Amino acid sequence: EEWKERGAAVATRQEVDQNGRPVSKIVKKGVNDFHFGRTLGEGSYSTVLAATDRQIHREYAVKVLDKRHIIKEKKVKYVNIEKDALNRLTEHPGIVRLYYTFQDERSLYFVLDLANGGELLGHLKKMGTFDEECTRFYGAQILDSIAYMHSKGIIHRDLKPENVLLDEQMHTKITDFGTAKILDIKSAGGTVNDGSGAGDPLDGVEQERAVSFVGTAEYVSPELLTDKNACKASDLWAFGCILYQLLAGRPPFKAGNEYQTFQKIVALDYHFPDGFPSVARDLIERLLVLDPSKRLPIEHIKSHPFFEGIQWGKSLWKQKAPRLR
Ligand SMILES: Nc1ncnc2c1ncn2[C@@H]1O[C@H](COP(=O)(O)OP(=O)(O)OP(=O)(O)O)[C@@H](O)[C@H]1O
Ligand SMILES: O=C(O)[C@@H]1CCC(=O)N(CCc2ccc(Cl)cc2)[C@H]1c1ccccc1Cl
Repeated sequence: EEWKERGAAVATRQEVDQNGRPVSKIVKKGVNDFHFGRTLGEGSYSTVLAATDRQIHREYAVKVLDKRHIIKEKKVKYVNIEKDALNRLTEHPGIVRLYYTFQDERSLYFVLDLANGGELLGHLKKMGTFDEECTRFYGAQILDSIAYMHSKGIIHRDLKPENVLLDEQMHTKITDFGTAKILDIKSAGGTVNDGSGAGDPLDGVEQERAVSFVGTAEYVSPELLTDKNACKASDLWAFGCILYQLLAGRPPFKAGNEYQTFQKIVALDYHFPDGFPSVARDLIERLLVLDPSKRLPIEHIKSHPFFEGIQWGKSLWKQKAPRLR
């Protein structure tokens, strides 16, 4: 009930103009426009609540950030990066959409798509491992979303099953863009330029490099550990780790502590369990490559035999998710 006492605030509604550039339309949305419900989860600096828009009776996930805590923990720039990244990623079903942001004296509010199917990590833990059909479907949805992010000049930098949420239809919604890298306009380009330099020779080079952030140990790419630079291909390394983990039930690089995990990554010290499907193994071996420019580019991943039968594009997001087995 305490949410009620907060005043309404000016909110910006994120839309894109006729040239596809994100524009913030000023709409009067505030705390009092929503009825807050159950807590969906807690982050280090946030609480995520289910909330219903009183006018249109639509349910959202509202991420509430405590200003004092963010300032104390020096996380203000992450708040701005999350907002700016999400404002550029408004046209893809596989990415949690940001509808409004508003604030009151104590908190910041992000009104987001509600993904109430939980985290992919939770489903994987429950199943142990996914079969090939499920891995193919979820891998394809995640890859399609990565391709879109990269085409908008966004590197996620912390892709992992925990950050892949599921919606009502058990389709994926990637979240957690606070640690993303937003490349400048020139590198974003319209085509899917995955920065591996597979396109024109200068692709990998002209890319602006990200600095000084390391993701989650098990999914960190070797280039982030050796020369502190992330590029779009760093997300493809994490994608390879996720595919491995869906089929094997554990990530490829995992040791007793973070330092030992890092040692395994830079030494490419991992093995496939007996019986690991060979077509998937071939794809993963072309993603878990130390040199980012030698990782399979997105368009080649899409045409790899492992994804045979996948209809890329809109139909991938219209079809029924396979029952988890
Ligand atoms: N759009 C959403 N729909 C449903 N649940 C969500 C949504 N966004 C986040 N959650 C859940 O709320 C919890 C907190 O998410 P949040 O992104 O605020 O923090 P986090 O990124 O998980 O934690 P940290 O900030 O420490 O990285 C998570 O368990 C997540 O599963
Ligand atoms: O960038 C914006 O859209 C506005 C601009 C005006 C404004 O004051 N804010 C909040 C800035 C801010 C960021 C972090 C803290 Cl801890 C406090 C204030 C921004 C904001 C409002 C609501 C939610 C997020 C943000 Cl960054």
